[in-house]
Amino acid sequence: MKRPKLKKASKRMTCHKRYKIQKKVREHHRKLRKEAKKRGHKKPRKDPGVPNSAPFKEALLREAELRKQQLEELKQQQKLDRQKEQEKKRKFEASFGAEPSDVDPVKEEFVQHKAKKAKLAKQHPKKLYCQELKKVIEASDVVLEVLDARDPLGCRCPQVESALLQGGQKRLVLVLNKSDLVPRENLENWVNYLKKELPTVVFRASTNVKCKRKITKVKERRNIPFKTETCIGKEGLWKLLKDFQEIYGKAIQVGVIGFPNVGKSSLINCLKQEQICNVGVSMGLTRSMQVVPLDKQITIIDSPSLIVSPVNSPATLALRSPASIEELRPVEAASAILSQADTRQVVLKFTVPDFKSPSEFFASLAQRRGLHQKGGSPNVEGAAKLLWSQCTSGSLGFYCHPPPSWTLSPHFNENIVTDMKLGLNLEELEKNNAHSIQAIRSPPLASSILFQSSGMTNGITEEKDIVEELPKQKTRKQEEREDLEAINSDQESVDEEADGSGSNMSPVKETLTDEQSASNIDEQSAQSHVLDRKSEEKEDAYDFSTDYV
Ligand SMILES: Nc1nc2c(ncn2[C@@H]2O[C@H](COP(=O)(O)OP(=O)(O)OP(=O)(O)O)[C@@H](O)[C@H]2O)c(=O)[nH]1
Repeated sequence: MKRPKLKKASKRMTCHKRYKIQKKVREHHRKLRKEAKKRGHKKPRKDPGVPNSAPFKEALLREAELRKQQLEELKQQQKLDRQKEQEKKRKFEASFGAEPSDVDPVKEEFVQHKAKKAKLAKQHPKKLYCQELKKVIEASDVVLEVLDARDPLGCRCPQVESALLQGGQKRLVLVLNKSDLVPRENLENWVNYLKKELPTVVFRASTNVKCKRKITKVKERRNIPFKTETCIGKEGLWKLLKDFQEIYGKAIQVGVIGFPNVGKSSLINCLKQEQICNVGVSMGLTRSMQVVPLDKQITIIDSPSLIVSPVNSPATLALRSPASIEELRPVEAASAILSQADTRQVVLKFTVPDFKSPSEFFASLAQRRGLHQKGGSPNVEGAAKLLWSQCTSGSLGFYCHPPPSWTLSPHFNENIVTDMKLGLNLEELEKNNAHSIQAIRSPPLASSILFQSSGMTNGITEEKDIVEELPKQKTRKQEEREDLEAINSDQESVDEEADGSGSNMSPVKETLTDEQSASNIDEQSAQSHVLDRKSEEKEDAYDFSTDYV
């Protein structure tokens, strides 16, 4: 029996929806026009035609028609040639598995390597980080381990330090960054504690870049003026690197390692006095090694952050793992951090009423910062995210006390300690540190939050120890954003290649969130998080990108 044909779905819709579509289309066209204008494309002038009174009008029109035809043919021919060439290339590759003579093998290899890396980064990001970190350690003569002065011990990774010690003649230096976020006395105590084991430099990276727009191109980034006055400790670190260069008697490679957001890229930018590396409040911004020559003798290498082992405490995971906010969820991550902080000082700092539970605190914080949900209820999740981002970026000052008595780390011994300091002018280093501590505008002890450190953080150095989480189901919006970023990064690498200015390892960055007023950005991110969620909830059935081609 013949099945009756299904009736086609009607295309009728409400006027509201139709007008909405029309409005979106108009907006889209306006956007396209605006972008084209920005790129310098002008609207082609309309041909006024030949006036009737012109002599030989017929002949002129015929000539114009002929020219148009010729142009059309030429275009067609060019298109055919291109297609033929592509076909030839494809056939050649398919039959011999080798590059045809007109393909540059070096370029081909570079493209293949990039594609492989991009695939690995997508499927197993942590494995890629691990590989890159290993490469940095192998390539370096001196390694700078950047520590967040708010919890210096929590930023040391015994596994990575041990791996480094096995690498032979490598030197390790501790850089106490973000020293402007801790009280002066506390900073002095930490320097005295850490310097017993390893050479320690007090540092404060400049955080003065104020640019609200995302910058993905290295060239553009470099054009941002760099102010050096807020960077403290640079001279001391330079002197130390010069000492190392004299000790080695050759050009040296300096690797910069550390947990996410400790300020590795900021430190390199300060030394180079240029926005050469991506800096931002989001964790895990640096995804692959980036080689930056400082001068003829010293080359510095930025690395992706160290990977935190899941065996650490929830507070450590929340502070040091970029995935913590997704795995632990904002409220849990922020609660874990809050549980380690002094409640009284937290209340004073955020000027909120006393609280009995983290959720009570987040509710008060949301009220205070104007983070509200639909209907006016406080946005607890937004407030938790705000606290988390302030703790992980460089806007909230807190401090930890060093252990009461000094003990040598288990993975060190007296010989290693002596070797690490051999040939260095430690007196000068101490003088420079004292000078830096005086120059830094530290917050007063009374208004700082005391934090309970969980001690050294366990990291992962071997790929086999990494357990990758299954990738989450992505929304179409996310996929579109990723595609756009991929296109941008490709464009960036092409630009760099064309310039010849790119380093031998290209920086792969997810996004570039430029330095903004820290508290502002935190609030903005929390707000935008709320708005995102709201808009997702509100979104009705209509999706512009599906209907409009
Ligand atoms: N207050 C203050 N903030 C800093 C300092 N150094 C860096 N920051 C901030 O810390 C955040 C992270 O800095 P990055 O340089 O991107 O840190 P990173 O270690 O390279 O981060 P990843 O790329 O995630 O590994 C940024 O918001 C910086 O502005 C500092 O000395 N003081």
